Amino acid sequence: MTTARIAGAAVPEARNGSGAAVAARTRGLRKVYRGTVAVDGVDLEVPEGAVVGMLGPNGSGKTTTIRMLLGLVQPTEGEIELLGVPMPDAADRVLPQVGALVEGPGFHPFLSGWENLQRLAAAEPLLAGRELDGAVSTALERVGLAGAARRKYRAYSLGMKQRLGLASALLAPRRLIVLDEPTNGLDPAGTQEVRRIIAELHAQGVTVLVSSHLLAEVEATCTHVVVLNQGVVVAQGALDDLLESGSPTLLVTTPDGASAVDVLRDHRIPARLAPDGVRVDLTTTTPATVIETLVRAGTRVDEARRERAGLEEAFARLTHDVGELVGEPDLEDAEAVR
Ligand SMILES: Nc1ncnc2c1ncn2[C@@H]1O[C@H](COP(=O)(O)OP(=O)(O)OP(=O)(O)O)[C@@H](O)[C@H]1O
Repeated sequence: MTTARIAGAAVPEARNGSGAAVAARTRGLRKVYRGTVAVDGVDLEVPEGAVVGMLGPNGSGKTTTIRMLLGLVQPTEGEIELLGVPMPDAADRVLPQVGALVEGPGFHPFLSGWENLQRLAAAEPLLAGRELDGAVSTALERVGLAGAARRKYRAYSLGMKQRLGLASALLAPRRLIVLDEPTNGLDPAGTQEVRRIIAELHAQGVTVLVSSHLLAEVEATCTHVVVLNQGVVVAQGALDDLLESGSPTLLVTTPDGASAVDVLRDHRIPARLAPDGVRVDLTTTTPATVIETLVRAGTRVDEARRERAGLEEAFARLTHDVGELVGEPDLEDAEAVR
């Protein structure tokens, strides 16, 4: 184990089996609430420097997993390691380097946004007294709340409350930022800002774990994904690998889509008419065969473009029927969940 020194604090640097540094890891994490299994044997790995999107349908265990990682919920079983340190041991040493936005951050309704952040900043072990005002101003500016800093928290809209929560996560220098549904309640401009903040954090080398319902957001901002379904991890790894695991298609642009589909089906090539052309499943054929088949049959082909499956398709495939799963396949095994 090596030691990394960040923001003046010495913390160990964890590594996974392949030698890559890991910011957060769980083993066999399980949470049962009075008979409801919320999280069931989760082995999570958040690579250092990655932006990891945690996806899953409602009730799949995202919030419970995040809360357990942060020490806000006691696991029923399992182990957690944060920034190389087993939790809850040394939580005092590690948690100051972890910024979090979770539901109900507990702001005081009768204090202003500025005053609320001041109180939180004063409790940050990594901030010296003379740094507090600067840290509060910077955090408020970063989330676009500088203009409303003196207004009472209770007068904030849902989106402004969400922004203040994000500002509190950004108050001090962090190695890991954990955001549970950060775009909840935000308008499109706010969503864009969250995307920009995540990109900034990533550029600074900060690891980000973010849960979201917005697949397009995850596709645009994340380097890695974890997909949960019914408390179980059904896929995790690099976003590109997940997208590659879907069935590739060829989009053929032709003036006569209906007859192109007939020709391909006659040759046992799965194809369907789409608004932008004919979509051909390449699982059992190649682009060259598709084009040759169409041209030989006299069908004009204006353009043929290979497409990879989008995150929406991958998500639907992975969360479709977890009942068929045996164990927790990683991305290489993603076909097993089809
Ligand atoms: N405090 C609690 N007491 C009892 N059951 C709970 C509690 N918190 C969560 N659960 C249950 O655990 C399961 C997982 O919930 P969790 O909130 O972790 O899912 P989620 O993926 O974050 O959902 P969502 O996307 O809707 O926020 C659900 O069945 C939920 O009802």
